[in-house]
Amino acid sequence: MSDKVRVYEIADEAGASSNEVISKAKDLGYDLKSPQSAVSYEAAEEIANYIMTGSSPKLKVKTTTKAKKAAPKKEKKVEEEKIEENEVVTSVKSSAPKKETKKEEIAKTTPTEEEKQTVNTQPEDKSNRIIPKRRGLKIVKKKKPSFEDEDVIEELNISKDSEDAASKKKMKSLSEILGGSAEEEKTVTSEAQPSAANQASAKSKIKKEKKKVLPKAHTHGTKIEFDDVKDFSDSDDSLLGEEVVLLDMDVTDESKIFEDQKAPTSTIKQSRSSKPAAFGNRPQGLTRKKRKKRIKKEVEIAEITEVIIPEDIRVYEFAEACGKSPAEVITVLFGLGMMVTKNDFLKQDELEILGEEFGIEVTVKDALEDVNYVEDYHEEEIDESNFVNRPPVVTIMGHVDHGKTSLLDKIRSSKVAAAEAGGITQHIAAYTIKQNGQKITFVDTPGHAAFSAMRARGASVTDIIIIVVAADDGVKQQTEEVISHAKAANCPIIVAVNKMDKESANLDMVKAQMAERGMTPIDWGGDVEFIPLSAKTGDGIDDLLENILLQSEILELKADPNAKAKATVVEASLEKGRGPVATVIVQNGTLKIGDNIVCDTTYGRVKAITNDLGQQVKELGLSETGRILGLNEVPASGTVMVAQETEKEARDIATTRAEHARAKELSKSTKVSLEEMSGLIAEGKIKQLPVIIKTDVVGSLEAIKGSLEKIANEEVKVKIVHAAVGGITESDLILASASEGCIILGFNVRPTGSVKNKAKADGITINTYSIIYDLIDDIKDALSGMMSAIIREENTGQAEVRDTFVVPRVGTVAGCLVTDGKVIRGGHARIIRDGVVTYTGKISSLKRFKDDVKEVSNGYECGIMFDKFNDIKVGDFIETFIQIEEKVHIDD
Ligand SMILES: Nc1nc2c(ncn2[C@@H]2O[C@H](COP(=O)(O)OP(=O)(O)OP(=O)(O)O)[C@@H](O)[C@H]2O)c(=O)[nH]1
Repeated sequence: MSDKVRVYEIADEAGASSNEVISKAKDLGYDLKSPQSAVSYEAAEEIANYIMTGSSPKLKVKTTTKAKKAAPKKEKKVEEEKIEENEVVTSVKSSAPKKETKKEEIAKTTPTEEEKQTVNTQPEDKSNRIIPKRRGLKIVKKKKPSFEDEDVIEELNISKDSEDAASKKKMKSLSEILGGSAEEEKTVTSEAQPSAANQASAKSKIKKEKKKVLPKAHTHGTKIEFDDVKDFSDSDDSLLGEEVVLLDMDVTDESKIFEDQKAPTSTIKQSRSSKPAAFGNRPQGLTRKKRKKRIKKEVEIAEITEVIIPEDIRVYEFAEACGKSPAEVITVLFGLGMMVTKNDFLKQDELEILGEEFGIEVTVKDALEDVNYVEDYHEEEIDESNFVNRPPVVTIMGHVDHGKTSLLDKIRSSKVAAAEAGGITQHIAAYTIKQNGQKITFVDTPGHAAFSAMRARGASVTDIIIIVVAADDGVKQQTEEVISHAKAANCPIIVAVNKMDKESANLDMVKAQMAERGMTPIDWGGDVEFIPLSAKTGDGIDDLLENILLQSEILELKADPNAKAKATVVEASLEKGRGPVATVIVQNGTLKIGDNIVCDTTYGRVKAITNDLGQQVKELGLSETGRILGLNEVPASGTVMVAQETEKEARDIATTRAEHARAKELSKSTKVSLEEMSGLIAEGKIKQLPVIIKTDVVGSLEAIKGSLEKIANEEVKVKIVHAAVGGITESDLILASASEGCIILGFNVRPTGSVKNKAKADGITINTYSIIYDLIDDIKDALSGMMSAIIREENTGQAEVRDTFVVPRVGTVAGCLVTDGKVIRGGHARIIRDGVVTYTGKISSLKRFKDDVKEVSNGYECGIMFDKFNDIKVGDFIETFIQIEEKVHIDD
């Protein structure tokens, strides 16, 4: 360890050049030759201070103290240095480079009031004249007591004022003065204790003096003074027991000081990397760690340029995949008016937006890929060598009352032998007939909307579409809709012009109207077959069937009867004692009893099959229809049923799909748009009518659900608590009672005796219907009742205040003349002053002369008093009005 400070170090500390230091040192009487020349610590301090402040107490006192100068007692190791008389030789540590701003700060800093005071309160100690206070240098490390040091200290004391001479005898080593513990050192530094009787030696005073005059301009300098002693002791090169010269500089620089003690040549960088913890430099360590983390994260973000995600992905899952936080994802969507929570599923458009926003290429992978049993079926089962012709599947659509049902019934009754048709009067969703030995399957869809809904689910069960148009009525609104749906289905269309038996029948009119809509008859040069017929008489029906077979030939409908079965559900219901029953049309293969089947979210084993004639059969062939028993739940119409190798396979697919569907449904119910949200907020809360819907068949359930959802407006809406196929059960009642004001709507289902009684006892309303429109109308009425009535104001008349009279203990009476309409009592009234409404309240008294009256007509005078209001002035107008409540009804 060096006891000297070199010129370049002083230069560094003082922010000057080495030459400047040499020249300034010369002024002070130090003869320094090169930047490598060294001086004692005290001298260094003096020089630095002189450079920074431009003055030196030494220069001022030089003449007075000259006589007292003691000759240097001992030369130190460095020969070239000429130690000045009153220098204390201490170990001086190298100074770290200062920043420019810091230098300026130091240069500008003047001693604080406290410092000045401290100096003044030590009049007996003139050490500050000898050892000028030096900004930026603090002695915080104790030097090990040594003989050499004692000598030096003694020398110092000798050289000091004669006033100190008395205390000279008491002087001990520097370490003794400062005490052995860091705690004592701390006390010395933090608070001057000049009166410390026990150790009030001159040496301690000198030491204290030095401490006191230290500038406190920099918090860094003070912060680490002794709090860090513990850390030092923990470090390898514990500095306890040694004298430390701590430069007043920032934390980084401190580390250098101590590092330099160990390895004087090491750089700041080295010291940081080699021993950051030795100086308790935790903040630095943390910063670096943080920085490291950030860099790591940035790298990760930079790496994610594309993600492959499942189709149904929740916000937090997407965020995770993209290396973002859910909040970031939510914020982006929120900014675009989409309100999502972190558990919501993201829609396709939302994913696109997010991908663009984050600069990530988002590839959507089908989440149901592994359980896409329909696709798997098509990939595996196609074996064209087994293909045979299959019967066509025909759907009949048309405007209401144009004879759709009549036609279906007529075809069925005329083509199915009465003996065979056990339950022919029974409604059946699909049936197969034979025409000239060839089979044709007809499907009865609840309407064209249901037909499209089925298609939307991927069920393209229909091969040919028949549009029924009544010859006497022509093309109607629903006919037009049917044309659109039929065209969208991209199937051949045959127009059945019905009711040709009627006198008013006009085939050409129908043809013309249809041609106008792009359905040009073949005999008119188009490509659409028009078959005139009568569902009543049966005329033309054979023509229609022949035509269907012709079309079917053109279509070359083929399938493999030996393949695993694939069928489409056209109708499904829950039947008492039988469980879920699904009416299906076989599209490929043969569906047999015992087949393990999966049907979207439902699965099971075929227990029994009933054909369209109500007969028990063992299997259903190509394009045949029948009712299947054995599914665990009621499937939705339009879903595809596929036979699987094992029951487990079927179950696994169905349960996975069911879980997925449930999660998606949940997500949907929690998702609201921003507009909806703000609407809800503005309104306080939307009024809801909770309902439970129970129907006989899936088709009507969907139709009712769809209709009810549509009749919502900004104030009221239907909340479907539960909707299912099947009778009204006790569990429905429990569900209804859990939701306030919930009503149960039954369509073609009725509660049994016990359920009815329980509902009555529990006060739960059960409404049953057999006509959908009645149900919808009832709900509309119920919702209308929930809507707030509109309050309309109707002015009755105005009166001008001509005079006012103050009646003690009663109030102000306005003497008025009715100028318009009639002024009434009991309604509301407003006072209009200079055209502005100043008060609205109630009239407490209306008098004509002395009589109380109910109303006063135009042109008459009257006295008006307001209820608890007296600020009426001449010239005011009093207007009376009534409020009329008007009920609101939901429009169709
Ligand atoms: N004269 C005559 N009447 C017919 C014919 N076809 C149907 N009708 C009558 O027209 C009315 C409506 O027949 P539906 O078969 O119920 O008509 P739809 O299109 O099925 O009606 P929705 O089921 O309500 O859509 C019934 O009164 C039938 O008797 C026909 O060819 N000639």
